Amino acid sequence: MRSQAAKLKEIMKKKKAESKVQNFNTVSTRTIAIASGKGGVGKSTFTVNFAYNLRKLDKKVLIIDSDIGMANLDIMLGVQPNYDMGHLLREECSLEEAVIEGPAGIKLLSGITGDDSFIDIKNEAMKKLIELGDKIEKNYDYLLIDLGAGAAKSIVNTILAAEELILLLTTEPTSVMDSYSLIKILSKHQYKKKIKLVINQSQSKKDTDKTAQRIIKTVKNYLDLDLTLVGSISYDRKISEALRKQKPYSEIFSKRKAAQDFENLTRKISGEEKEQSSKGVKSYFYKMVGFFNKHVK
Ligand SMILES: Nc1ncnc2c1ncn2[C@@H]1O[C@H](COP(=O)(O)OP(=O)(O)OP(=O)(O)O)[C@@H](O)[C@H]1O
Repeated sequence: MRSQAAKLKEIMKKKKAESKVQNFNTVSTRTIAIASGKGGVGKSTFTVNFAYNLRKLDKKVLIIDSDIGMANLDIMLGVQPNYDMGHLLREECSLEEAVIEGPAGIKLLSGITGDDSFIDIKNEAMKKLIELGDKIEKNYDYLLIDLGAGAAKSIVNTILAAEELILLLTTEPTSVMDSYSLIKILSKHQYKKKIKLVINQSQSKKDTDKTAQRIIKTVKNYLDLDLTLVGSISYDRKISEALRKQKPYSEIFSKRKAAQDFENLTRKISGEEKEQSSKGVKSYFYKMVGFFNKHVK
């Protein structure tokens, strides 16, 4: 009898072959991981407001909250999920039940919570993961994955699997150092893609530019990787107020400077759509399945 891993490999091969015959002229789902070396720099704030501004551009957006143990997007969006991806993979709920709708039609799927979740994923669930990829591909323009801070294996694997990476940092030296450490780990895994840099909580253009140029140069010289500064988001204490109100800051403080920053960043990132390769979300799920598969062997 063939092993489950062999069967799974066959399913993945078949799915890949099927996807090759599809018309790739259409733009597929962009899969963007949102990471930071250090915690508390504003990943979730960025994710929510980026998603909100994408919705204003009429893009269909699904966020996966992968900040294991510290998931807080539901609070920020003022929604209460009853299920997470673990329930979905164990067939304890449907995709429709697991995905909940937040403000402006932003959709949220809570990631698997708990440290041992990787170990629990068996081959059947992997098949489900690929099916989930298919469904997401059909229904969304953007898949945003809000990661935890640091460089844990699950975080690195997710970044390696996603098509794009937005790295958030502040001008604080600890944030810059931790970002550099994360990029160094990625480079050890032969990561070659361009990394989009966003400087958050910016208080002066001079400091922001200096920080950006320094890390871009260091990463180029020592790790031979390309960081591109997409832009910065101004510091605004109203961001905390929006958090307390459980509403996207860009929705309730739309006239403020940082809201304009979010809008500009979103336009810039979404403007790159045509440059994107068309592998989309399926490639992300194939790779994630590959990582899980290695883990359970
Ligand atoms: N541009 C900003 N101006 C002022 N405060 C901000 C800004 N961005 C984020 N904050 C505040 O910083 C704090 C951390 O933000 P957030 O929770 O988004 O960070 P995070 O990187 O997702 O954190 P964690 O690593 O814990 O997941 C929050 O109190 C938030 O209101």
